[in-house]
Amino acid sequence: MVKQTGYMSGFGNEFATEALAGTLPDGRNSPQRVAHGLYAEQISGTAFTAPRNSNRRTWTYRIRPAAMHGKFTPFTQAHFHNDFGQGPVTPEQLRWSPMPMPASKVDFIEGLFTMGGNGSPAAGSGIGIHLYSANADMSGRYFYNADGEMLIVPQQGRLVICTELGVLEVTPQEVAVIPRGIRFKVNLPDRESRGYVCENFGAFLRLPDLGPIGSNGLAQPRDFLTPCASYEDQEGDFELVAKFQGHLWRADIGHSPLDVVGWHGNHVPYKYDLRKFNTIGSISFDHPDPSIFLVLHSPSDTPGVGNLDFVVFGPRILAMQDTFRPPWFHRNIASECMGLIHGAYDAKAEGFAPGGCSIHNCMTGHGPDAATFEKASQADTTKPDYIRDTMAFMFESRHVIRPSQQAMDAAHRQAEYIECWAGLEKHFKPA
Ligand SMILES: O=C(O)Cc1cc(O)ccc1O
Ligand SMILES: [Fe+2]
Repeated sequence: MVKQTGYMSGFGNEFATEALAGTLPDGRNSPQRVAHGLYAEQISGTAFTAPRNSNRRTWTYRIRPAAMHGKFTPFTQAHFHNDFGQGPVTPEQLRWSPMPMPASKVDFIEGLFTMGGNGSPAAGSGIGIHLYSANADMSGRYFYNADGEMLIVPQQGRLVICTELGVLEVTPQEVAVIPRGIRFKVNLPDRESRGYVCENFGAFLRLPDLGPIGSNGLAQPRDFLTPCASYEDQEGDFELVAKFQGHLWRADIGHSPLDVVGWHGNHVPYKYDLRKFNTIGSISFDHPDPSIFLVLHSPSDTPGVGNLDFVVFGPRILAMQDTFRPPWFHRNIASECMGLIHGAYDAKAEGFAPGGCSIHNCMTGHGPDAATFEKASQADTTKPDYIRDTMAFMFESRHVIRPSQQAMDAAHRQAEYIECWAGLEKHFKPA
C-alpha cells in the first residue's frame, strides 16, 4: 500500500521529492548508475520543444521501467469510451438525475459511464465527459490514460488516488487532475463514491490569466497540492489497464507500477479545494458572464477560446441592484455540461440534483426555470442574497458536446426536462 506522505504546494512548479533519501541524482537526470539500484525514466507530457512556460516533463527514479508488462489485449468495459458518434445530434436541452450506485462490486474504472464529448484523442483536441459510480477499491488493477489528462470531481464519497508520483486524498468539493500517462489506482475509503470525470485531449489545464482583476483572485496557485513521492515495492499477479485512442486495453503486470521512489519535474498530479476559490462578482448591477468563475482553462489554437473551461459556482453574495440576479436566459456559442456537487444551483428551483448533470449545446436556449424566474423577478434587490450551501460546476467547450447513445437511452435521463420552462408566463403588455 502506498503511504500518504504529504503535499507540496503551487501550480505548474518544478517539484523535487524523494521517499528515500539520496534517490535524486545531483546536477543531472540520467547518471550511469542511479542511487539504490533504481532505473531512471522520463515522462514527457508536452513536445520536447514546447515553449518553456508550457513544457511539462517529469523524471522518475523507479524500481522497474514502465516498459515491463505483458501483451495488451482489449479490456471489456463497454460504458467508458470516446465514441461520440458522427451522425445527427439533437440540439435539445438535456438533463440527467444522479447515476444509481452499482448493484454489484464495481471499481472506479469499471464504474465509468461516458455521457458525451467532442473531438478525439487522435485529433489531440476535445473532451470526454463521464460519470462514475463505484463501490470497490482497484485492488491489483492499475490504470493510465494515454488519451489525455483526467479532471476528477467526486460528488459523494472520498477518493484515495494512489499515483506513480504519490497519493492524493480527494474529498467532495475538492478536484484532482491526473496528467496524461501517469499510472494510478483509486481506493474508496467511504466504500462508495460517485462523481464526474472530464478527459481533456487538448492542451493541458492551466490557470487563466487575470487581466484587470490583478495579481490575485480566482484560484490561487498556492492552493494547488501535488503529492510527495511514495511507492509500492510489491510483486503479484496484477493488471495494467490502458486507455488508448478511445478504448481500454489490459496487460498482465507482475509488480506494482507505482514504484517511483523519487521524482522531479512538472508533469504532475494535483488537487484543489473548490472552497478556496476566490469568487469575484458585480457590486453594482447586472449578472456578469460566468468566465469570472473560471478555475482551470485548456486553451485551443484560437486565443481566448477554450478547448475546456472548468468553471465553478460556489458560495457567494449577490449584491447587484435592480438586477435579475440568477443566470440570465441565454444562448452561447460554447457548449455547456453542468454538474452539481453540493446543495442547490441558483438557476434551477428543482430537478437539478447533486450528482445529476445537464447539457446545453451551442445556441440552445436555456436559463432559469419558471419558478426561479418568477421568484427572482419579484425579489428585493436592495438587500444582498447570501448563497451559502452550493457548489455547481461547468465543463464548457468550444465544440458541441455530443451525448453518447447510452446517455440518451439511460433510465436516469429526465426525458421531460424542457418542461421546466413551459410555465413561463407571457407578461407582455404593449400599452
Ligand atoms: O447555464 C448555466 O446555468 C451556466 C451559466 C451561468 C451563468 O451565470 C451565466 C451563463 C451560464 O451559461
Ligand atoms: Fe448556460
